[in-house]
Amino acid sequence: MNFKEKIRVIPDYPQPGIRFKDITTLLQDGAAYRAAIDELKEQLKDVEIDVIVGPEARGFVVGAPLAYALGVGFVPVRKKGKLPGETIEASYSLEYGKDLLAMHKDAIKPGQKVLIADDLLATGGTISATLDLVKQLQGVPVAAAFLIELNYLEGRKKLDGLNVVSLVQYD
Ligand SMILES: O=P(O)(O)OC[C@H]1O[C@H](OP(=O)(O)OP(=O)(O)O)[C@H](O)[C@@H]1O
Ligand SMILES: Nc1ncnc2[nH]cnc12
Repeated sequence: MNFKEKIRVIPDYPQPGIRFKDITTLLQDGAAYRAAIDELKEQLKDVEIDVIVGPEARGFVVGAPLAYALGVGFVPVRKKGKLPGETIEASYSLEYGKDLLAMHKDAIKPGQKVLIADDLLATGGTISATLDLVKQLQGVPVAAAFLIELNYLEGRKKLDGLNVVSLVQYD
């Protein structure tokens, strides 16, 4: 399946100069959505995974169905103030903003093998903060999976050699 043709690119959103990669056009196509999750599963078939961690909001749309397909748990990472239990936090900046991410303190057990999933890797700020949260709880990051990678922002370089899988790349 050609996933790139299912993704709509919107110029100058949310700020002038940003070419926004809109995955809603892929998600609304049931066959494409299923094929994308199946393809990530296939590309990760040799990776041992205990749990998937995904950042709000678009990370849920990739991480949760992948967790279901692999039969592993899903841990949500949320923007500060949204989780009801005791949390740990990490700060991050992204292509167009800055914020704090949080995860429940008891969400990962030390030594668990963690896959991080999100819709898109841009500067790598969100995933670096997510990795920081995983490491604070002594989880072991084994790979990161994305629908989209923006090569020109070099987010992969921030992930120090972590196994990165992405379905569609933009140069
Ligand atoms: O690699 P980065 O530079 O960190 O950028 C990528 C992140 O930015 C977007 O999320 P956003 O913070 O816009 O939130 P949303 O998922 O709630 O829309 C996207 O879903 C990734 O999580
Ligand atoms: N260019 C982009 N398109 C969609 N989501 C993004 N998140 C960060 N940069 C983005």
